[in-house]
Amino acid sequence: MSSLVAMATSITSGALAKMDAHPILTALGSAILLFVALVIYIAWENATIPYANLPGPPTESFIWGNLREVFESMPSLAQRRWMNEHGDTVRYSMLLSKPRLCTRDITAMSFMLQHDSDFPKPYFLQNILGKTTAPLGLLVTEGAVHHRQRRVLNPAFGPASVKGMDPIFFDKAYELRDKLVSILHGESNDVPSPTPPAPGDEAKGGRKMDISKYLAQTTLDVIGLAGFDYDFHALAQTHNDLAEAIFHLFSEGQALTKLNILYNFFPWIAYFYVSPARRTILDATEKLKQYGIEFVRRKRRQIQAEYSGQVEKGSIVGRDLLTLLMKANMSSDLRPDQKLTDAEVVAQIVTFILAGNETSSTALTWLLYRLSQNPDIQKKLRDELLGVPDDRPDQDAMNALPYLDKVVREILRFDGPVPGTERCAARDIVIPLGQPVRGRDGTLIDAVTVPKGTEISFGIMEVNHSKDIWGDDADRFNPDRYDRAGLPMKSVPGVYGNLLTFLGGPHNCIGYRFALAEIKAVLFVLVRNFTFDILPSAPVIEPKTTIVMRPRVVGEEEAGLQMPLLIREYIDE
Ligand code: HEM
Repeated sequence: MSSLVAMATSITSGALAKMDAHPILTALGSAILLFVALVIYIAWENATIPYANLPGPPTESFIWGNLREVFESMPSLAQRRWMNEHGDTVRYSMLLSKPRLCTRDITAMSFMLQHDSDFPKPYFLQNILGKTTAPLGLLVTEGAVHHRQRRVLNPAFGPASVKGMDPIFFDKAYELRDKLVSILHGESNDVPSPTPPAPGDEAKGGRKMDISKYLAQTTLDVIGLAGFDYDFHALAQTHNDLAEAIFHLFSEGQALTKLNILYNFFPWIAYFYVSPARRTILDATEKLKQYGIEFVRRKRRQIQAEYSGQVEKGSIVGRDLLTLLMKANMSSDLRPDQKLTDAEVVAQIVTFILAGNETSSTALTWLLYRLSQNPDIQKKLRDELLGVPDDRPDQDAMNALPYLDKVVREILRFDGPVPGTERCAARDIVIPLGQPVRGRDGTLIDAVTVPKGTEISFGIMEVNHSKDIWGDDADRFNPDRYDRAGLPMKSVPGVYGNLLTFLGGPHNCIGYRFALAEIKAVLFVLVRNFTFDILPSAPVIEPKTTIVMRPRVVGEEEAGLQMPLLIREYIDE
């Protein structure tokens, strides 16, 4: 077919040339012909793909497919609408009407996660993640390289190593507490929110604060210390270059704009035009890379000094992720071809800073918002946490707190920071469906044949909000749902708590234990020391998808991503 189209185009352009047409007319004629040929080719491709019969919305526009609805909806809501209407696995159109599958079918997802070499990330996602983190980072690599990297990295994220990070989680959580207290007491010149409070917003000693900013500073400091034994001092400073670079990288840099989509489909555009948003990404990642190179140099010197006996064992080398990774990498158990190169180690540093900072702070941000909306849940949680005699309980003690566990689990279900991900068929393959769907011709489809190159969206948020799994109140924030017998009603192929939040399979989130411990420690300190309320002016908060799902205020889009809350010190009466 493609050769037929090419032949038709060349014959007609030849005819135009023979007619001795004006060069501009010739060019215009060729462009129109090319466009027509493209439309015919795409229509033919769409009609003949083996999953053409899958249900889904009609394509709205040849150029933008169904992307307008995706743009205009809140994260994953368009996909949710289509799946509610047509079934758990649907087909819709992307740029130039390119068909894409979208599924929340857990049998299909489980199959793809387990056969990860047949379903790598698609090129455009690798390109975004590679630009945002690093091409050699764990988030981007696949197959044997990914397997080798994961083998060296896994122990650093094991339970024992994460338990050793408690002091860091608590030190930073208390530093955050002190910073918020100093703002409340008027002892800080930090500007606590990007827009001023409305009249009546700061009642009874409370202040309007964009809590997402402070949580992002906290988690950046945590990953610096826990990851590389380096304090970024983001909390200590009113202005921090790195924190701001990362913040912009995730806001403007990754926003779902038409230009960003074009960049991802046609990366060569970057050779002709680098948009300000793209410049933000490149500058921020370069800055992170420079940090990474310096961390590796410093750590190597420390480890060599310790190994050569120049310093006492354990006196300067910490138990941070980088130390554990570099020591594992130096182990004589590994053959040279099993080790990570220096460039790969630097790539993991950049990856951890980005993957491990934004996600946890976003989960905490939504959590404080939901607690503000649900004062009874906040009070119940505070009562449980105030009942703990210790100011710094260890992870075993924290995990034994049932309500804390349910609240954290529920936020990771309800507002999971990563709403979805993407995979791509590496070969022609049949994906089984647990939940058959009715095809466009009325027949029942219980397996989908996809050709090599088919892109598939994973509805992480959709699975976490599925009524079939979580019951009829799946769209309500309700930590007590976990008391119900028989929940979840279906088992989910996720690595944690029957949720897809951290994904499953060989590419599951390596940092999920780290994230859980960090979230719990920060929450423990904040809820014992402050109350969180919705502002009396009741700004409307909406989720905005970048790579993670961050909040912004409707009508204050110019102010960027933010979560303004009314914060007061908690005084036990
Ligand atoms: C609430 C917090 C977090 C959430 C919701 C989250 C979610 C995820 C998800 C969904 C993936 C799979 C992406 C894909 O394959 O498409 C992932 C992978 C990953 N995460 Fe997390 N993450 C969190 C925290 C962290 C932390 C704290 C770290 C590191 C300190 C981290 C490091 C990574 C890395 C390196 C990968 C790539 C793993 C691989 O492909 O082998 N994440 N995360």
